[in-house]
Amino acid sequence: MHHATEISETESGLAMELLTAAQMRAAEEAAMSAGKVSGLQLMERAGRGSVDAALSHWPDLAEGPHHAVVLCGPGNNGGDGYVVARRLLDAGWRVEVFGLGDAAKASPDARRMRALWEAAGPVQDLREAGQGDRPDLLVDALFGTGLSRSIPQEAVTAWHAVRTRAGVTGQVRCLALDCVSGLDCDNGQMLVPEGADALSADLTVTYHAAKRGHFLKTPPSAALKVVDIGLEAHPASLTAMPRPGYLRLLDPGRVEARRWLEDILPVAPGHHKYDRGHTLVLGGGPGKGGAARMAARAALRIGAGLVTLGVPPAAVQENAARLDAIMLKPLRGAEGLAEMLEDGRLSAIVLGPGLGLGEETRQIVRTALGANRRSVLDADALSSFQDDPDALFATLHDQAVLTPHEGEFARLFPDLAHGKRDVSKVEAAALAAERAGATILLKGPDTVIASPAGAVSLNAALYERAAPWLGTAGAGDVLAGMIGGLLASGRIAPHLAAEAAAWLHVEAARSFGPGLIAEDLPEELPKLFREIGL
Ligand SMILES: NC(=O)C1=CN([C@@H]2O[C@H](COP(=O)(O)OP(=O)(O)OC[C@H]3O[C@@H](n4cnc5c(N)ncnc54)[C@H](O)[C@@H]3O)[C@@H](O)[C@H]2O)[C@@H](O)CC1
Ligand SMILES: Nc1ncnc2c1ncn2[C@@H]1O[C@H](COP(=O)(O)OP(=O)(O)O)[C@@H](O)[C@H]1O
Ligand SMILES: [K+]
Repeated sequence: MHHATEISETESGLAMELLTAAQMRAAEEAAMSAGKVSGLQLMERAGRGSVDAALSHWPDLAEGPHHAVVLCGPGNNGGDGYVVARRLLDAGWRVEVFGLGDAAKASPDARRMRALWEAAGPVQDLREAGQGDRPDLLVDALFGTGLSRSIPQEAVTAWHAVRTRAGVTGQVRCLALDCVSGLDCDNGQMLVPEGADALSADLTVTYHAAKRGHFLKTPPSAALKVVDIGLEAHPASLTAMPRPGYLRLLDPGRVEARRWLEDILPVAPGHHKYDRGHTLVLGGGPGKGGAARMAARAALRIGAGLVTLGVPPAAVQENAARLDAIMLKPLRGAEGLAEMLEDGRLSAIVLGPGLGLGEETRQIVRTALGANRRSVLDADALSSFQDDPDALFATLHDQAVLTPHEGEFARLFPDLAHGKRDVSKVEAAALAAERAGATILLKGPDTVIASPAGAVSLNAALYERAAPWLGTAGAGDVLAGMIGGLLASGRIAPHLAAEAAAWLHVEAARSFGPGLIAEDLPEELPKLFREIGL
């Protein structure tokens, strides 16, 4: 049985891996060379699965025969398109097919699928695609994972011409096979001719596993479904580190999330507060304490047994007026921190939010890292090293997590920064983690977590998990606190703590909904935990 799976509904208890185009080809080739399946069978399953997924996504299209236009490219993606065309015709639809490129150069599988279609209907010239009345469904089978450069202008023109065909039937639903044509499946860039409007889709149906490009940058498709075509999967538990070389997508269903978090969260019968750990959050001077207070609150809510806020003596009074369960200590610079860290029960440190830029912060960071504590470095703790990132890297260790947004990342890793790199965000974070010798969590709707040993994960607030209201002042401070709260128990690797915190951060935002401000995030956690069944 091959059926469409809406990935947000995964309840298999397993983490999903996002593939590169090369990894997808390798999975296909492994199955074919083992004699388990032929390329033609895979293409038939892909086409059939696409039709089933589209009709379940748009139930009104399943109610009766409609009208489709299918645009087929020169490769195997086009081959999938011919299968879709044939199956819709079998279901009684009116189907027009337009082809791009030299049919004789197509793969044997794609040629065979084209021939099967041609037994029933013609393949028309792509330049004619604008003629005719408006279809209910436009199928983009122009280019898939084999795209190596910008798609041709004639493909762009034809797609837009079909979308804007005259007619009274209303909306044209756009279905992309495997990916929106032009999408670089490895890095999420849209490769279209200069000045051309990129293609888009209402639904993308992809095969076997989602590809990296589906989740990086702003997706050109509103929805994504993954169809099983019978290739071997590599299930892995979220409580183990991700496989090096693969990109783990954090998207467990509710059942799996409960099992995962039961192992990750530091709460168990018989534990007392010191088993859960003690997180120290460092705060700034008078009037600068909000960010650290929110981080401290988040650390406590996510499960640290104790949280202490350390602030300069001048800021004690105002913080005392704002704190209850969180303890407060005056802290005199790096020397004061060193004294405080003589207490071995302080098991994790969060530093950066509201801390201030400059030499004093650099000294505090060096002291914290030198004391070999699990540490989260955010905001000013990162930006203070912008003139000499190597000085920071020299003191970092594998128990540290850095949580830069794109701007802070650019200050520490200018050569890997957005816009200056032809590497993807995934590669940039992985290279940065290797250079820093610490875990890097690079923020955004597509948050990438990378660790020095090669583990890379993606927490995507995209598609059904979109939470644009999370981009609000202080949300990052809360995330740093959440990671620091999870690190305190010492039970899990920094990478796994960063994963769980990032996932919960987005789930808390989704649970709260629009109108969210940063203070709401920690307060939403108890409700979220209850909903997950913890
Ligand atoms: N890998 C797999 O396991 C499976 C792949 N299938 C389909 O096969 C697709 C990949 O097929 P292909 O590797 O043939 O690649 P595509 O069909 O994505 O396109 C590659 C073809 O277009 C040409 N081309 C690439 N960039 C171009 C450009 N900018 N302008 C003009 N021509 C260009 C290439 O020379 C090649 O002929 C997948 O996306 C998927 O739709 C499915 O049939 C099912 C299984
Ligand atoms: N459009 C978005 N969708 C989902 N999450 C977002 C979006 N924009 C920002 N975020 C998240 O919000 C947080 C913002 O953090 P940051 O940039 O450090 O802000 P601040 O310094 O104000 O706390 C990050 O966790 C980031 O991933
Ligand atoms: K496509």
